[in-house]
Amino acid sequence: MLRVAIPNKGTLAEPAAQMLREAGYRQRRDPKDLVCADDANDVEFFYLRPRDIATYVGSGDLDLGITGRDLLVDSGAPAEEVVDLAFGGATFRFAARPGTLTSAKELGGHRIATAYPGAVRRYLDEHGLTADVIRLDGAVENAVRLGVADVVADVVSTGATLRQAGLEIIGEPLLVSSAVLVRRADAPEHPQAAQLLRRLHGVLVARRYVMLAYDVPAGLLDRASSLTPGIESPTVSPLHREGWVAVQAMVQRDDVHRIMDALYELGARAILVTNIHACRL
Ligand SMILES: Nc1ncnc2c1ncn2[C@@H]1O[C@H](COP(=O)(O)OP(=O)(O)OP(=O)(O)O)[C@@H](O)[C@H]1O
Ligand SMILES: O=P(O)(O)OC[C@H]1O[C@H](OP(=O)(O)OP(=O)(O)O)[C@H](O)[C@@H]1O
Ligand SMILES: [Mg+2]
Repeated sequence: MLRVAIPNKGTLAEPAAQMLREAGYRQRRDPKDLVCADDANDVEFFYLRPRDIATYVGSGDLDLGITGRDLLVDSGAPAEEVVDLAFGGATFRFAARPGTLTSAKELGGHRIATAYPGAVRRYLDEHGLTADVIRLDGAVENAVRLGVADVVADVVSTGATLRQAGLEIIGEPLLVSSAVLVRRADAPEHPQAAQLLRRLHGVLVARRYVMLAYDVPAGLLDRASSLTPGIESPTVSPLHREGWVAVQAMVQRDDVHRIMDALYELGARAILVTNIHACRL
């Protein structure tokens, strides 16, 4: 049975469970459950702290896990990112009171409070900087106010927490994070793991793309197809109406209105968009 770690709480927990549900896996009903067996798919899910997931996967005790890229880096565990799951996006940044530092190059000699000491030390080493890293559990923005540190390194999403604490961002993000699927660096092939990966890819594609269908005069087919090339190639079917064809192609959801306008102007009609529920490409 494939053993998969997923977050039990926090920002990543519900979207991870939702993505697995969309991929056809059974998920726990009670948020207190720590294990959920999906016998039909031969997979067992373990609900763990996202911070611990790379450790379990890196040790080989669990086969796969969903966690944040920043938490994976911070753990230093021998686990690797298999696929970016495109949710739980955030940046990981340095911040300080205005006037403390003008750039990350000046971090040397400062006291940096963070709940991600592994990620911060890696950054400092890579940039040849020596600073005092103070490990805290959370609410690290308070460390500056309380005089424990002069810089924080933390997850920034909207930036509201930093603003409220009177801190400003220093330099570029150390990391751009999102939820990722991780496995042990030298993991052996596992048929259920390959299947889970294929299913997650299917969910990612189903979320990113929609199906576009339209009718167009056959003489305009080449120009219409160049607007909707699809992933392989558009499907073209004859219409009862002489000289017209029906076309179907996948297009990126973000692009669909621009493409529909262009198709309409070209002369296409009956332009319809439908969601893709699931897919295997
Ligand atoms: N707004 C956010 N706040 C915190 N973490 C976020 C946010 N958006 C995305 N994440 C990601 O979620 C992961 C942290 O999850 P974790 O459960 O440890 O913290 P949390 O969601 O803040 O929950 P907690 O209530 O335990 O602090 C990291 O990978 C982080 O990049
Ligand atoms: O940029 P924002 O949208 O404000 O979000 C980022 C903040 O949210 C998280 O804190 P959380 O509320 O989880 O508290 P914690 O520090 O105790 O984890 C994170 O640690 C930042 O402090
Ligand atoms: Mg938090």
